[in-house]
Amino acid sequence: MSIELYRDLAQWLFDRYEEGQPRQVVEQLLLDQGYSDQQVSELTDLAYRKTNQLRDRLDSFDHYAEQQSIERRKQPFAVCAPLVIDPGRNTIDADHGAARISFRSTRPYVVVLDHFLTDGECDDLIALAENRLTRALVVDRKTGGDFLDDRRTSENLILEVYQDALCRRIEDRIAKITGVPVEHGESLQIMRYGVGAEYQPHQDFFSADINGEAVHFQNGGNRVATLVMYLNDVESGGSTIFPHAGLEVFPQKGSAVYFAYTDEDGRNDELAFHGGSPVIAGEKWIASKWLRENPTPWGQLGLERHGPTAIQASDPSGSTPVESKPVNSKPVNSKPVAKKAATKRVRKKALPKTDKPSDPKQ
Ligand SMILES: O=C(O)CCC(=O)C(=O)O
Ligand SMILES: [Fe+2]
Repeated sequence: MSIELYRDLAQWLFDRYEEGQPRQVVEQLLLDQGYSDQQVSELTDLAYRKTNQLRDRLDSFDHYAEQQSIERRKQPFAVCAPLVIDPGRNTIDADHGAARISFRSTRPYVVVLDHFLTDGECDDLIALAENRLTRALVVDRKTGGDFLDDRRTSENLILEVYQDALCRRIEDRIAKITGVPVEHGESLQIMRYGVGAEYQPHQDFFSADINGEAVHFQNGGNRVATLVMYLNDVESGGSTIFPHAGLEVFPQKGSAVYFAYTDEDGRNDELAFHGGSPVIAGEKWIASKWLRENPTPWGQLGLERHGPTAIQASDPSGSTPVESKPVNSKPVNSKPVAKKAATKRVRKKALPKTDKPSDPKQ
């Protein structure tokens, strides 16, 4: 054949044939598209005289596409922000002692860490936020702004990166344990859920297909991982749920759940769909941190205002000195504060392509 028969062309020819279009009409359409007389004759021959051959070509195209898709699905989902875990140990050393790994799953990539915070740190974070909480907001999928939504009924306070010694200590710890530099973080957020309050299942990453979410890429790219730290024991309810994976993590004072949802090829993991289930009795306090691909305005601002980080993010052993959509803390339309050479440990190849979150995201 004097022309490469690519899939769309083969399908187009076959569809015209199936519609019962006269050969001359199809010939004219092809000529109008700029095909030569010889090409038109070969193509229409295939459709009208060798239709079985055309069918076979389409079948092989379909088979190839199916194989490709199976291969893609088989590829391991390697998260771009895995924790720095020494395979020989059940603990991760940090400034406050050791956090203990009590659960780990690879898809979704979830790690539960006990003793991530000390009791005193939990109490201090609660004290910092008490009386200063306002109703938590979610991202408007159209505009990228924030609004009140019944799907997220907690109250929150958004802190500033490194705003005081407590935050600095915890943010440095997060950087050290996750391997994601402080600059890549959004601000810590303290949240309180009263009885009945919940955060219905959602994805934390932003979708490139949704205008109001894609606008947030300008603040350090997409989110790649989340750390939720539990600040108190909840009497009943208030678990963090991963409904697509059938996982449920129960709050325990000082423990944390880390989940990463972007792989090295920029895919987002739909299994990371998660939420905070309603509190049935008591109250639930958490501190959460969203981590991004690149330095964020919040991270950079914190370092500018409150001094540089001492964490060398490339130190996986953690033994030597280390450096780590609160949309309503605003920088959506602001420029990053300073261009610093961030030490990146977030491994990624491309901006995540996203699935379709149908969810209330903040
Ligand atoms: O409350 C929880 O357990 C989950 C919180 C959450 O989904 C988030 O902060 O992104
Ligand atoms: Fe979330």
